[in-house]
Amino acid sequence: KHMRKGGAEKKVPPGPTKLPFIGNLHNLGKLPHRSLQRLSRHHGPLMFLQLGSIPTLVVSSAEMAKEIFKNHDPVFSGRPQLRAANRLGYGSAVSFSPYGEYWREMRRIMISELLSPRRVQSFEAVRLEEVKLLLRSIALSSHPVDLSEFTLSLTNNVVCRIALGKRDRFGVENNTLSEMLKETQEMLGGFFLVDFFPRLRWLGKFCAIENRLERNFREMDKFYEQVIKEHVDKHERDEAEHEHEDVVDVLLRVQRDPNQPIAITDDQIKGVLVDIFVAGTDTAAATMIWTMSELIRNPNAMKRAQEEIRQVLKGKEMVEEVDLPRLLYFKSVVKEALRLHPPAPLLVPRETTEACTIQGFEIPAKTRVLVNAKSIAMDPTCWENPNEFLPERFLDSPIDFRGQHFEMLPFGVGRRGCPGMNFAMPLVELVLANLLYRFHWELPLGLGIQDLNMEEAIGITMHKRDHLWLKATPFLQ
Ligand code: HEM
Repeated sequence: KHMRKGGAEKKVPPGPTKLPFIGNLHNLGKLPHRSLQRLSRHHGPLMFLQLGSIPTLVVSSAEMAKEIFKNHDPVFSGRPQLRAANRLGYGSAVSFSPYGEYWREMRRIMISELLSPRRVQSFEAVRLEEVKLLLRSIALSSHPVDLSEFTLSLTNNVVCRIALGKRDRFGVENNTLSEMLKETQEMLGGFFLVDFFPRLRWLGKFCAIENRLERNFREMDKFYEQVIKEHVDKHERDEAEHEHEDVVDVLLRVQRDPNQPIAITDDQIKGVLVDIFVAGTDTAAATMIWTMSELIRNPNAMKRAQEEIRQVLKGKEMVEEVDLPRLLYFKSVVKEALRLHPPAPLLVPRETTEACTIQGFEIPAKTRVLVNAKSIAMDPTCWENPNEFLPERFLDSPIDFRGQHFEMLPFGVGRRGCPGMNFAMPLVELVLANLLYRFHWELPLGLGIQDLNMEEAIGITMHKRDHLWLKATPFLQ
């Protein structure tokens, strides 16, 4: 546990015993955020592991997260270059880029051009239309509905329309975009030897998963090529309207603009599309499903949220975004679901850009850093009854999910924190508020609350493992 640096001996943080060669890889288990949460109870909120040959720091308390991100944010703002992320993101996705000039410029363009309040607002009609379609399909089904499927297809359609200008009814070689994206998500959560044993790069080439990765890359690339070509053609025919630009229109406009500090390539445009699809669809859908599941398990919270919405809406046909700020209890419900079920429980891996000392421990340069958002939000020193779903706790608390309060970090923190929060939340809240306003929800006949399985699925986004099937009965307005 001792490292030599500049002559002085400094300790790395404590951690479990390593095995030869694999280090602590065997400690990760099926759901790494769970295994790491258990381990950190023994070894503390600053824990050091070796995953394969990669030194890895795990941060598991609000206090440690604060110490690190208040005082050393730039040092902890690197991202490791992982195999699937690098390939599928063209080495150009903002989320996976190393800390540096390219990341800074692209993130700035993304925030000012794609995720600005004005732009988000301009897509309200798209969100509303898709929610209406969802409400209609639910109303038409007399059987229980697969809400997991419905919400995922809704977020896919919204993101598709905003990014590409059309709904998800297309793809390549008979695969729809959502099918291809499902494979992308699996690849990003998959195990690639080279990510843990960089020296065995040559061996990785023989792994079956490499073929799957290449296949998914080629399909997605064909798709992006097609999309870019359609947009270029549209521009040349002069049919692009500035008012209704989609993400690809905007990026092509920035690409043509000689005053931009960096010249954007087509691959970089594709990288940003990967960012938006990967970061923006599953996470939002997972938040909706965890919230509905918790409400089914907590009938009092369900009743209170529905009563509030009905009282505020006073018989309006549906909830619109202007109504959301008045739904205080409802907003606390969503916050509480994000606390207990952060859709990216280990955020997106970070990497230290240089060596640094935290609370007397030496953290070497190029250490991989996992921030356990799930442990942090269940830290008993910050939260009373941390395992219980209690939306009331937020009613008179300033704690929010925006990255300013270290007690919960579902969108991450600091300069690498999620830039899509204000894009995601209006959609998540609009969908949920309308589901609650328009329908009475219950488990399919014969099932009780104890039958609702809350287990988590494996993957980079923490979905509920079993789909949520619910019976919806329309309320008469
Ligand atoms: C409920 C929905 C969402 C959740 C819970 C979520 C969560 C996160 C988290 C935890 C991170 C890592 C932050 C860190 O390392 O500190 C992240 C990064 C990111 N998210 Fe989101 N996100 C959501 C929606 C979106 C949407 C809709 C977009 C874009 C349209 C988006 C774009 C990004 C990007 C580009 C990054 C990488 C930022 C960087 O590395 O500089 N996210 N998100």
